[in-house]
Amino acid sequence: MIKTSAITKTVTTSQGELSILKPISFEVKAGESIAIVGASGSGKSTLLSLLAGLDEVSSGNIFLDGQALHEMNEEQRAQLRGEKVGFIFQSFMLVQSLTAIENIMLPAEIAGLNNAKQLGQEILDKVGLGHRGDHYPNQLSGGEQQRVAIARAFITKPKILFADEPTGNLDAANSDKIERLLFDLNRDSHTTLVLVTHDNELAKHCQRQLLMNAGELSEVSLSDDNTGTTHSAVISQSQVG
Ligand SMILES: Nc1ncnc2c1ncn2[C@@H]1O[C@H](COP(=O)(O)OP(=O)(O)OP(=O)(O)O)[C@@H](O)[C@H]1O
Repeated sequence: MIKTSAITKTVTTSQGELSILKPISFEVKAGESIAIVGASGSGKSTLLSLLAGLDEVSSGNIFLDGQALHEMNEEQRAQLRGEKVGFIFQSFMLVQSLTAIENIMLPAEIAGLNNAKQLGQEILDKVGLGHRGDHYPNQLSGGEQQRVAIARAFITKPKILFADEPTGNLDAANSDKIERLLFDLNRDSHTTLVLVTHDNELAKHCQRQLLMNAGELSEVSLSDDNTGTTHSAVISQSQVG
């Protein structure tokens, strides 16, 4: 489903070349749920953007559902994203000139679904904002905007859902609600989940945890009590794939 081989990301800054990701190789099976955890600034969001085809690798290969993402141009990546990928951004990225329901309907309309409005209302109800559909993003709180962004990513039941801190702005009750929705989607639609999160509870519900540390990725071996404190195989540095 997702296979990377020695992917790196380097950016040019005023101080010179900055290596954000060391060579990273790993695989995610179809239908798996993965949490990427690690300190702020370690490279989690950068990795997620590369996997979702929102950014280009500096070197290495990424195959998404068997398709060579690293060989595609932006237009081809956008098409692949539209067909298979849902993305929940840390900063929501809602279209400010559209209402909540219009934001949510957008991917369904692009995908050509003719019942976008009905689907949009159903998913808005599920995230607890059924009565706020005609509100614009600037009329919603941070947590409400996050739930709209989540609903937008859910509407097409994507094959792969990437989420950057999906519960980052939510209170405990809403975090629970979103966690249930994420894992319902994973179970019912067989959607692969790749979540970047500082939320321990959410990470513990995932089948696997990967730890990002200064641009290197390692697999967390989950102990019986699921505390995930030991690190097993190092999967950076081209050892896999
Ligand atoms: N375009 C860029 N130019 C310069 N530095 C960058 C760029 N993109 C990312 N970085 C740096 O790369 C590092 C990793 O960033 P990234 O956003 O991936 O971290 P993160 O683990 O997701 O952090 P957080 O948990 O705080 O969201 C950071 O030090 C960031 O400042």
